[in-house]
Amino acid sequence: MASVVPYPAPASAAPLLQVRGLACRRGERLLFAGLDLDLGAGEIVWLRGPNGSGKTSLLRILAGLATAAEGSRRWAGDALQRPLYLAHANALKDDLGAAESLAFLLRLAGQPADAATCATALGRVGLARQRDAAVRTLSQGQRRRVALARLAVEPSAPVWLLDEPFDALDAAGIGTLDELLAGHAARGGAAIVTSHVPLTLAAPEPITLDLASVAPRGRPAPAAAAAAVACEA
Ligand SMILES: Nc1ncnc2c1ncn2[C@@H]1O[C@H](COP(=O)(O)OP(=O)(O)OP(=O)(O)O)[C@@H](O)[C@H]1O
Repeated sequence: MASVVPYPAPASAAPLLQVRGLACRRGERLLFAGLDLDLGAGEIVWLRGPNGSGKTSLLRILAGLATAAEGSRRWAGDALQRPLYLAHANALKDDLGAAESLAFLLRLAGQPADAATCATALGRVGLARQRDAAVRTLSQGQRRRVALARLAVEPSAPVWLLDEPFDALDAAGIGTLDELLAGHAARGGAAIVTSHVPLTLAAPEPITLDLASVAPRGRPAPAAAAAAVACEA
């Protein structure tokens, strides 16, 4: 594994992410409510739950891309420490080459995007030979690897929010992603990872968060007018 550069430690002993009383409503349906979570440095959370239970919705709320019905989330550190969110869709441009498409994603996220960085990151996910190949010519697993190459670029965010990142990966790809997660945790980072199968990561041992356990029972959905979430840096 490459040299380990630690993330800046939060000023206090506060967790990297603190969630309190979070609720999510989609249309008339309350998906979950009363969700509390403390995500500490070095922790990897396996976010599980049945189809439609709200895993993607939760990650989008945490990433600031959707609004919670109730509750609060607080990040340690300043605004520059916002999470790295990898959506289930790869968001690659079919007509661009793999390296160009990765550079586009990195630029959007404010990460380094020069040619050498992209080449190194693609090599890390086993795509050194495909770096100039048009995205449309890549297999699903190779496209997934291009998107995941963002995780091999430093500096990165201390918290990763990964929506079904193992989809379409073969055993070698799963091993590489496990290594990236383990390295991230070893640097003091943390991640929330959705998956329909248990994570294979051996260390650190993933913490399971089952959305079925925070499904609302007999609670009415919060009114639309109450749709507000307190977000503190
Ligand atoms: N834009 C939307 N408008 C209305 N309802 C939506 C929208 N997006 C998702 N939903 C609903 O919210 C619920 C939760 O969806 P979400 O994608 O968060 O679940 P999930 O746990 O990630 O599911 P899966 O395991 O299938 O990926 C689903 O019932 C879905 O139909």
